[in-house]
Amino acid sequence: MITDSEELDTGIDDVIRFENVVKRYGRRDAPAVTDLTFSVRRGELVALVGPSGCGKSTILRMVNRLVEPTGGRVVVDGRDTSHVDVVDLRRGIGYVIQAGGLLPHRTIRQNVATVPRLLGWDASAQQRRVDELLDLVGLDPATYGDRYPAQLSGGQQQRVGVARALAADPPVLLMDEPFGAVDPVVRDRLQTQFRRIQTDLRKTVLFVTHDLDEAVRIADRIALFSAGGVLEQFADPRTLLSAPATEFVVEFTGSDRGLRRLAVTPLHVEDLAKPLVLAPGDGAAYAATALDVDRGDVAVVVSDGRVLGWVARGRLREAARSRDARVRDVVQPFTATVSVRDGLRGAFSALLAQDAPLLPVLDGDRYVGALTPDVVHDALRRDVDA
Ligand SMILES: Nc1ncnc2c1ncn2[C@@H]1O[C@H](COP(=O)(O)OP(=O)(O)OP(=O)(O)O)[C@@H](O)[C@H]1O
Repeated sequence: MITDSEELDTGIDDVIRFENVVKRYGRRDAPAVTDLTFSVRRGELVALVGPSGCGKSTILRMVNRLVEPTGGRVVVDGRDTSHVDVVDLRRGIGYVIQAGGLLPHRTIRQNVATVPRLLGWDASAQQRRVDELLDLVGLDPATYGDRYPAQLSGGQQQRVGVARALAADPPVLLMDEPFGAVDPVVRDRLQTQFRRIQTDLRKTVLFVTHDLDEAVRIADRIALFSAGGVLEQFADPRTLLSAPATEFVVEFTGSDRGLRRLAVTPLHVEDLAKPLVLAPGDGAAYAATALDVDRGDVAVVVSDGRVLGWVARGRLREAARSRDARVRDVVQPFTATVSVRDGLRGAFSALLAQDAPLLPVLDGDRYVGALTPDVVHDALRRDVDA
């Protein structure tokens, strides 16, 4: 154990800090990690991203001393880890690996209780904690608690792995490709679920992934590495995608950068299109003329602030041949709506999935404007220029 006098002065809220860290596995080997300096703030989720072999796992494993640095130092919670007893250090650090890393001959309950048992918790406290954690990760303790890992799906095992890492409530969580071994649909669900858990628990998380989209979805900041553990850029997802710092980042984030940015670009009411708004009782002839004056192809039909649907110029013109025709006779319902709180990605895919050339955007249930391909384009451009 170290004494208080050895406590190091950290940046105010840095929980994990790498200072000029170097790792060489063999004396003559090229460094797996080269002069790495970066830090993770309390409650932050940082994703370590980069191509295979660039040193991500090595970096992660230096935090809990599964790997020892060759040079520099790793500071956790103000303490140089090389001065801290390894058992003490690991007690405060949960570790999740691919495919859950569960012990095959122990039940789910026993797996989750591993650390509390080592810490000497009494049986009823262990039991309570296990139930609470299985609930947290969405597995019914009565159904799954007494099964063995092989009797669970890959995604379920993964969730047990997360529950086990959280069992002793460690302030820091290390996750090494935790969702790597499951199919994309399950992966998507696990990411969403983990993000929700993280919003509640606010652990300090270092998360290794080679999947940039996963990092963009779940990380507060992304550290992007090239071979030899060289840190190319450390930034929030939007900045990484809109202002890549090096040629390597440009290449790694690839030509899909624009699409990826959709996931992190918010909708702004002031950017929305304002097509002509008609009432259901408006006459078709009047509406057709108004649309001509507006130079639009479609209008949105709104009644008392609620969207009823849309009308296209062609249908209005046709309907206008009959003197009594009203807008309500030709209105077509939207098959989807978007909330102002949605990100552009969800909004854009909803736009692509329906027939209308625009999508109504709602604040609560009130219509506030429309999403069109031009709006998406302008929002992305603004993000680049910002
Ligand atoms: N125990 C070891 N002994 C020798 N070399 C090692 C050892 N572990 C890793 N390396 C080497 O260090 C480099 C970084 O490996 P590391 O596993 O940290 O990369 P990674 O980015 O996590 O890769 P991946 O995404 O493929 O898991 C690689 O060149 C690897 O071959």
